[in-house]
Amino acid sequence: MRVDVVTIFPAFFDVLEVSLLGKARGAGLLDVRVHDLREYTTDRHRTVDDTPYGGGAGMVMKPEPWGAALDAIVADAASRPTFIFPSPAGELFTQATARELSVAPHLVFGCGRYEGIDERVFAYAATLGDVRLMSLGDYVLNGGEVASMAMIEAIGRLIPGVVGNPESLVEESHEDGLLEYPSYTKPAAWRGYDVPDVLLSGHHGRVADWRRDQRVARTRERRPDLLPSDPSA
Ligand SMILES: Oc1ccccc1-c1ccno1
Repeated sequence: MRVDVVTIFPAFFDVLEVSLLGKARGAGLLDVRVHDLREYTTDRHRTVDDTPYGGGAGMVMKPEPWGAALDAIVADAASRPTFIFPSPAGELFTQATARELSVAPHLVFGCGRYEGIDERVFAYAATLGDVRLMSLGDYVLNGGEVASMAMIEAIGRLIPGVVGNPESLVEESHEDGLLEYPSYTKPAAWRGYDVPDVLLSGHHGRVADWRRDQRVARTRERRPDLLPSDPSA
């Protein structure tokens, strides 16, 4: 998978050189290219924003640099990309979205700042590929970089070969609509807290049943919205 990121803070994505995704890049599973939007400006001040038509507070990101950046990206693209613009006004990004996008050959993340990107950029991008405005949840960030990083990780880790043991992707929170079960490791007793006996029993069937029960109980307690409204469903 090729991933392009357009941002005014390219250094923010240096962290993608390390950890799991850094190894994935080294293994050729993930080709991440970060672009500084200011490299696509033409004035001496490298201006990327201006005042909003119709008035209002804040600044809007100018369309020209974005147009030039998207053109440069698609110019050497092997396939039509999917453009992802993090936005509080976007569709909700979920594990299902991550799985859907993990098979895309080319993703382009456009990181907005200020009051957002001129709306015409999304219309232009739609002539170059699919466009998805994506929200991580109902809260406000200062820009799209944090959201893009989270989505790149959520998507990247699902690419075959990125996570060493694919089994570790099973029974994770949200993979099948339930939260994951609690985990324990040595020592069996720690500061008066003991590991549940069933996990020390060596009885795999009982452990599986206990873990399933824990997942349902946790989901019911913390995220009842994830459970089917009709229990008979
Ligand atoms: O609040 C934002 C500002 C810019 C880009 C994205 C966001 C956002 C908020 C929640 N998910 O994404």
